[in-house]
Amino acid sequence: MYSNLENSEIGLSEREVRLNSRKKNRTKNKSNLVAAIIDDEHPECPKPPKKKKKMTGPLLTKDEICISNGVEEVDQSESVESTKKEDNQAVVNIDGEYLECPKPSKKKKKMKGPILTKEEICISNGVEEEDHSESVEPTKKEEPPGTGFTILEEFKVNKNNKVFRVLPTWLAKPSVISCDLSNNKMPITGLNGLDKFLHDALKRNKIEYFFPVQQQVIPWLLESQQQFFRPCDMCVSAPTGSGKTLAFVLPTVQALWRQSVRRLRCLAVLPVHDLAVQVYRVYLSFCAGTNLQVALISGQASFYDEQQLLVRKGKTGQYLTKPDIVVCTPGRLVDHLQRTPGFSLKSLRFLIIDEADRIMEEEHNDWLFHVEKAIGLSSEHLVAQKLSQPWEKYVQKLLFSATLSQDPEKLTRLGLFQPKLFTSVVSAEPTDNTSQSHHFIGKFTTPAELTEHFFKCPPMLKPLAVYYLLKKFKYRSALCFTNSRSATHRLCELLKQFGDLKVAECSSEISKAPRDKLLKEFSTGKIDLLVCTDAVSRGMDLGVVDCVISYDSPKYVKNYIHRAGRAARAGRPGTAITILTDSEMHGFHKLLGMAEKKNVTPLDMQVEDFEIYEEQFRKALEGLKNTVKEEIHTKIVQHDRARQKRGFNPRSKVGKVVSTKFVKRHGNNFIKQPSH
Ligand SMILES: Nc1ncnc2c1ncn2[C@@H]1O[C@H](COP(=O)(O)OP(=O)(O)OP(=O)(O)O)[C@@H](O)[C@H]1O
Repeated sequence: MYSNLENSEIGLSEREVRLNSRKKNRTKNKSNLVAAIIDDEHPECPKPPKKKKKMTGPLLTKDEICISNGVEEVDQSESVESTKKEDNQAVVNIDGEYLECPKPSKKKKKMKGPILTKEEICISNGVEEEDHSESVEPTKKEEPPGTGFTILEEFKVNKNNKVFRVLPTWLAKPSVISCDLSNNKMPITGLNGLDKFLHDALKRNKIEYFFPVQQQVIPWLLESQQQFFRPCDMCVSAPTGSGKTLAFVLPTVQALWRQSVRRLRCLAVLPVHDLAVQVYRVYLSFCAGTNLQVALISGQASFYDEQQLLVRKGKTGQYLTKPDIVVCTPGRLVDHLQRTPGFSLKSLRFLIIDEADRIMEEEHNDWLFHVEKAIGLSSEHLVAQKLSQPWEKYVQKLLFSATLSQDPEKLTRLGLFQPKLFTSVVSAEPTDNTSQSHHFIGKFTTPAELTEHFFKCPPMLKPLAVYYLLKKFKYRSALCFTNSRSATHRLCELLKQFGDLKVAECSSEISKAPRDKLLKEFSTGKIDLLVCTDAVSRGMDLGVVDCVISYDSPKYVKNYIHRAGRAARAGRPGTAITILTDSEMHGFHKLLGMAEKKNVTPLDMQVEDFEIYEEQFRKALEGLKNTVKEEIHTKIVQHDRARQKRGFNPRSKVGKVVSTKFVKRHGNNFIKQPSH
């Protein structure tokens, strides 16, 4: 009535008034429909008009009805055709007008609409994605109001319990090795099974006691060789300088020396030439007085010379193996397997992988694959071998490192046979009382005799800090690690300028022969300080080292462990000091956290203490400038000569441009201050 009055006032015709009122109703109903979509669980149903209107427009499709009831997705192909009123079904026309509102029924009624699939029901219940890790249990039937569909089952979602990582038994129950070398000694006469000539060799090398790793590993290996069945493989993770080399050299020599057959039966693989030389020397020393032949193939000699060491031709023309034991680097080994005729691993009994984590990380030329292929580790071979000579033909893999991965996934790649783990990385207390299983606390351990410190220092004063440390603590034999070859060179040149230290540098830039000479000089005490890169950090046994200084913070935790491990070897005391700038502090402590090391303490020293050497430092810096100039000049001359040899004129325009570029590149690198 009022609307009629209003409309008549503005002068509308009766037909226009009717249309307007219909429009208003439509908007009202649409807003109710939106409310219903927003609130999925409690669809707000618009109040039905008092009078039932006869439906004029086409019916809504099924999915439109579902949307109004909170169901977001349904099969588009199906439509609701029924014009009948259902108790639980909203009847709506195309304009969204509700012709009848559904009332929630108390009684369960037989479903008349199409049955929803499980997915559709899940969606309507708010479960958007099916989680496979969760179990779904059906519960009692329920019919949500206004759906128009009878839901047969409702789903209850139960969360599964958290899955904990379980280590394989051999990793969970290792044999524990003590890190304390000085308090866990055993006289060499106390270990049975070693022949007299080995005892003599030990005495010759001034070894009277066995260290913990040797006490455990040597008897286990000797025993494993006595068994009739296939010997188990072995993994050893023991601190740096704890005597791992002797732990594999003694039992392998003992196992091989009695048999006069000349075949390659032991292969020791090391990541780099320097380490291979070291192990080769130990084998030579302990094979003295036996018929055993040892060969080194690490790329130091020419390929032809190495071939002569490995094989010879017999009278009948067939190839014969010369050495019983070969110490090698992985790359060179693969070269010989592929290119040296007659070089065979078919008689191999021991495959020793020293610094195993490093070798496995680098995977030189997929060397293990080639070795296994050459050994013939396929299953048919194994069966054939077992039938012919049951115990002798199996290859026993022996892995050693101070930072051996105890990640089962990495270790499985090595195809170990029933491995036995010896490690020093375990907690004091077993995880449960019933079993002997150990909980791994940190990744790596350092020798008990090692004292570890860090020292905060401004970058420009770092070289002075190195000099001060040597003077204050009177270290006669120290190693100083940097992170790059150029930093090694700069620091070495600067420290030489102080004039009262015997300083030398060692990095991969120095070729093999001079490097061997240099390391020998350092081991015999002819050099006070050896500035070096991480090329010397792993496995190198450099005699008595009082202190290891990390001039640059180590990049990885393994670097830190191996650097520090050049000191405090064989039960001797030693110190490791890391010099840190403000910006390096955080990263370094993060590394220590990863290794769960809590024994690295700040060094009790002040930067102000360096003042006494300030004048000397200034002079050294001046001296460095002149050295740099001379070096750049020498480099340019060398470069020009090399160009001349190749037929270029160094004085030509092109030559000058190249020379300038060369100076920029090398000169700038060199002139940079020794600290960062
Ligand atoms: N029982 C022993 N008594 C005295 N010295 C020993 C004994 N065993 C080994 N050594 C000496 O200890 C030093 C370190 O030994 P080795 O190089 O085998 O250590 P490592 O455990 O392999 O260390 P890294 O992990 O750094 O390679 C060597 O100089 C070695 O001669």
